[in-house]
Amino acid sequence: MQQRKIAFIGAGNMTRSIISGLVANGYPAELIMASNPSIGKLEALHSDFAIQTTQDNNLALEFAEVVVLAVKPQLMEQVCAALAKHQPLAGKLFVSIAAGLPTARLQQMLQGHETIIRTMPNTPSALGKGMTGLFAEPMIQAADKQFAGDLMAQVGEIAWVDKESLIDSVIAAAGSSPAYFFLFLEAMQKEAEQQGFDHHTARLLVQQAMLGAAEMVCHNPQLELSALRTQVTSKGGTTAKAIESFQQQGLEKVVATAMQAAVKRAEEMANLF
Ligand SMILES: NC(=O)C1=CN([C@@H]2O[C@H](COP(=O)(O)OP(=O)(O)OC[C@H]3O[C@@H](n4cnc5c(N)ncnc54)[C@H](OP(=O)(O)O)[C@@H]3O)[C@@H](O)[C@H]2O)C=CC1
Ligand SMILES: O=C(O)[C@@H]1CCC=N1
Repeated sequence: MQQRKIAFIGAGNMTRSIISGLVANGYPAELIMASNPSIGKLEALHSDFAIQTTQDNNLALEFAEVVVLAVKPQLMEQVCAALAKHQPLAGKLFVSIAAGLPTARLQQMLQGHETIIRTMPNTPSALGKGMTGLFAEPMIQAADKQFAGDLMAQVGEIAWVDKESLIDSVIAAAGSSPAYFFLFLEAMQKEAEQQGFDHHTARLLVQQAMLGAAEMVCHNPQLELSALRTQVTSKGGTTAKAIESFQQQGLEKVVATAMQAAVKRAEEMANLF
């Protein structure tokens, strides 16, 4: 990928994931800076990845050709206002990873600066298994789009969307969804414990089943998910009874309603912050 100076504003979980991917793929550490109010995360980033760090967002801005906005949505307005006040932003590419904040709102927060690309990654990025959706307004230059895509591709797969509202659907399907899977596994672990396993063994049983199932999905792209399910479901057997129970209790509707709730919250956040 092209090399540009990147500053991360906010050095939390997502920033750490992306930086670890960048450095692991050979991006020069001296071209990366992270800014954060508390020192602990910065010290860890410096010692683990030899990147530059600062507690001063303005210094990070001065350093950067690309600014990754990685603070919580509710802090974004104050952080952007301070950046825009500090120095002219012209010539810098901004990449936001924040949920719920549309490009138009980010442009407003950055006092009219237009060169902004929205992305929506997820926490498996920390293992290089992330999924990131990206959106750019038509006026964004191809080189900037290429850079933002390459940046997020360091930590997993990417998918561009051509309608900004679809970023909220990326949140529902990929940004938030690791938590759905964890919830499902928590419930399975709990029931396995009820049925007699200790906590550790119950976790091993469900996590290994999940890992194997996830790999089967990824290694068989030609097979529909329903076909993989059918392979497990012997006629008149145990799986059929469990699946029937899920279906009778409306699993599909439960999932659809939860994903719609995630989209709705993202839409609300656009007005709240
Ligand atoms: N977690 C997830 O699964 C995903 C999160 N996102 C988005 O990523 C963004 C970051 O989330 P995540 O990494 O999980 O959150 P974290 O809370 O881990 O990181 C946010 C960081 O911002 C720092 N911060 C607070 N105030 C400032 C400031 N004024 N200037 C600079 N940094 C500041 C915090 O520092 P301190 O701790 O010292 O206060 C913290 O380290 C959010 O906008 C979220 O919507 C997107 C996709 C997935
Ligand atoms: O829960 C959230 O708002 C963020 C965005 C996607 C995952 N975590």
